[in-house]
Amino acid sequence: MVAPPDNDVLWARALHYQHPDGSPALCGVSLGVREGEILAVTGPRGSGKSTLLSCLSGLLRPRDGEIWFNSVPVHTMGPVVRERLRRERFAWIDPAPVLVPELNVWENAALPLMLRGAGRRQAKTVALEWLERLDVGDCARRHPQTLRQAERQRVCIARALAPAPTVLFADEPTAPLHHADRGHVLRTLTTAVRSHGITVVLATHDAATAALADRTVALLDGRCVSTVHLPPVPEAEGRAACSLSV
Ligand SMILES: Nc1ncnc2c1ncn2[C@@H]1O[C@H](COP(=O)(O)OP(=O)(O)OP(=O)(O)O)[C@@H](O)[C@H]1O
Repeated sequence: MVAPPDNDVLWARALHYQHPDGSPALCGVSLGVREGEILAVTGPRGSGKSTLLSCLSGLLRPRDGEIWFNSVPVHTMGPVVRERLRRERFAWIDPAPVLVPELNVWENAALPLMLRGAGRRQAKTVALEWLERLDVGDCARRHPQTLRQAERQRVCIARALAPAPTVLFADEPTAPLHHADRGHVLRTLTTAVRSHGITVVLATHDAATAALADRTVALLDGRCVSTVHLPPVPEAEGRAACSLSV
């Protein structure tokens, strides 16, 4: 095994993953994610973005290859240790909002904090702060089924940010939002992660979303294709990049 570079929070080498029905999803993907950066994983539908995030976060175990988190091998961990890693150090935003229907909004947002051992009062205070930032503070006592889809997604984003994870995996996080809402939610998300030093791996096929990232890795048919960086655009919050297949 080759040790990963010191400044990479996440480092993957030669990842191969095949779905149980035999569909190939990753065919030798290697990448590094530096501390505090927002890395966009782009590519057309079916290119392997979600599968890559699932492998990097320990949700799926690759058939071959290595994944290291802060110089600790994830690919050799058993399911219980990977589960603990995901709960304590990672957060995840899905393209569709999934909340616990029995809990109200602030309880949903506070849940990961309480699972990490925070007291109910402290977790509630932090959750309410994040709900306010995401403009759903006034929904705190309602139940998810009474919210609009876009509001539920904002709650999911607050829930992911509240525990200040080391790495946030965001799979098309603004997919259920109207175009007008997307810019605001993405700016809130990027401002929050930058101010808290949270590393983000963001799957998207939207060029405007990818432009908020520091760096872009493009996938095609489960393989990385080369990435060309553009010079920084002053008015953009991140640095744009475009990708060329070679
Ligand atoms: N549960 C599954 N079972 C079988 N094949 C799957 C499954 N999930 C994804 N695949 C296949 O694996 C490949 C990669 O899919 P993946 O969802 O990772 O791509 P993606 O780039 O995230 O696509 P999208 O943007 O549509 O989410 C595709 O060929 C897809 O059809």
